[in-house]
Amino acid sequence: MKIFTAAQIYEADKFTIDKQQITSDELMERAATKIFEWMHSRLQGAQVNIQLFCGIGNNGGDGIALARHLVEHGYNVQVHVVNYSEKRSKDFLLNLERLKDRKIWPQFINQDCNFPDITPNDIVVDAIFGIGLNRPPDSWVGNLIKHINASSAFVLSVDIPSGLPSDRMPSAPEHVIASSYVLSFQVPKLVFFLPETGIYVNQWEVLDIGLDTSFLGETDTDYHLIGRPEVLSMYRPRLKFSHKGIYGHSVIVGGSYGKIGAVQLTSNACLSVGSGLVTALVPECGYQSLQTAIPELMVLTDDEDDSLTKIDIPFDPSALGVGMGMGTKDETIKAFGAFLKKMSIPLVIDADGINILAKKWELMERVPKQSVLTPHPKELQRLIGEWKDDFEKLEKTKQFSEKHDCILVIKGAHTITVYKDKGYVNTTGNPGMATAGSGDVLTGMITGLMAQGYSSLNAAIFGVYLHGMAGDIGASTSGYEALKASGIVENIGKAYLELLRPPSSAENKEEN
Ligand SMILES: NC(=O)C1=CN([C@@H]2O[C@H](COP(=O)(O)OP(=O)(O)OC[C@H]3O[C@@H](n4cnc5c(N)ncnc54)[C@H](OP(=O)(O)O)[C@@H]3O)[C@@H](O)[C@H]2O)[C@@H](O)CC1
Ligand SMILES: Nc1ncnc2c1ncn2[C@@H]1O[C@H](COP(=O)(O)OP(=O)(O)O)[C@@H](O)[C@H]1O
Ligand SMILES: [K+]
Repeated sequence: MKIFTAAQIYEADKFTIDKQQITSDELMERAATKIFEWMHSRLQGAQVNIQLFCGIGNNGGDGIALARHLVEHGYNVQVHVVNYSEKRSKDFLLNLERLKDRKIWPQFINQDCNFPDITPNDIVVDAIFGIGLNRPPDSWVGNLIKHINASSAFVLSVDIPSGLPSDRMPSAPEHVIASSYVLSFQVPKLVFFLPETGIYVNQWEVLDIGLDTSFLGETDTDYHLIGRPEVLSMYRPRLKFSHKGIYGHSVIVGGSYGKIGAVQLTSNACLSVGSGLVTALVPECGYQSLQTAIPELMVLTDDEDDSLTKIDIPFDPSALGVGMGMGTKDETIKAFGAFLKKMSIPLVIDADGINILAKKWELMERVPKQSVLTPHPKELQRLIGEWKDDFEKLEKTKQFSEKHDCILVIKGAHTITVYKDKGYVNTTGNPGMATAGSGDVLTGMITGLMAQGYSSLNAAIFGVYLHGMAGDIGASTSGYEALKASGIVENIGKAYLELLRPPSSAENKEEN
């Protein structure tokens, strides 16, 4: 699914109005009706107290139109207009008149008013600001937002949490609605997925308001949300008359004394994702444990016992993952530099591989084009330097990718794979995966996919998705706390099955 900017959403709006020959008011009515249906199907007429806080623009207009539908269906509704500007939108005014025609009189909240009481049992509809927010709210509006947040009521945000800009950080975090649920029109917003701005969004859902599909299909976006349909189209089926040679020979390079487990996890994941053959290259101290733990694995060893000093591979691998548990000793750095000089196929570089590159910048020039780097935030910082916020982090990552023609996988709750000016936002995974070794598993999966012929970019996007899915399946039986990296590996097969399971008719409808 594409992630549009606010400017693109406004364009889609205009295009739809022209093409479908409807008025902007009709589009607002569609939006409000969709929210009403969402609420009505859940509340089924329950007599809860619903307090709607509506701004004076189109987001507020949505809220006012929603209030009319709720009243018409017998709900217990109080409407507050947050009067932050004299410049009311045409469709807001139209809907205000319609509400008054039904003898509903909203309460106007101005700078000097007392705020209404909100009990924890109320439902708050947040329609104060939408994607039109272009400056920090006045402090009294900010205080109203604080008042709503302090209420412990369930807060349903229309389109986006009020006070959260769609393309930058809020200037005062406490002046942003902490939503319980966001109903976003037609498309999700990038801010839902970034660590610094996603905290205002507990859960979200997209409501289809019938924006023109050809416009949505043809408009190019910088970010894509990666779900099942996107990943399924990348899947490379296993052929009946195939043999292990077709699925590639992966090599996993890493490990040091006390950190051989990292290589074990990576190699295991690489095998489980379907690499035809896997060989690990480790210091001598890793030989015994790897051979015992993974009978399917072939093992090459360095002459040195506890760290890598030479990276020689006596055959041409199809794919190569390097760096986990490798350490950054001088001899290892030297060996890594010499190895990079010989390599021409794209690599997957993780952990200490990245740390070495950050220490020895000149080595970056030797990294083969189309390699995949999988940094966690600290490693990313070593690569691209400090950033002031998540938006700058993404921009700097894009520049790095462009400059070095590599793919960067920014790991986190919503891992974002960046290639040049595009970002692919993952939707699977859970906090149980914040555990030692889960990144090593991801490296093995991406390497194993590249060995099977996936392009570097597809291997990264597909691997990140499948890794998160395996973690989700693991957590569904172990819970978050007990999930271990090896539990993610154990569920890679089930993740494939889940991906390839024919969707139910309800899912089919959602995905189309
Ligand atoms: N296709 C879709 O998705 C559809 C979208 N729809 C809905 O429209 C919403 C966008 O509506 P919107 O453009 O009227 O902007 P909104 O957010 O209501 O703000 C109102 C105005 O406030 C102003 N302003 C800004 N910041 C301010 C501040 N800090 N303090 C004070 N004032 C401030 C600024 O005007 P300015 O004063 O800058 O001229 C701004 O224009 C969208 O989120 C969705 O809910 C649906 O109706 C139909 C289909
Ligand atoms: N809160 C979270 N939600 C979803 N996935 C997470 C979360 N925290 C971590 N992960 C995933 O777990 C992995 C952690 O990688 P990393 O930090 O490199 O671990 P390690 O170095 O221990 O192997 C990444 O793929 C990341 O996306
Ligand atoms: K809102």
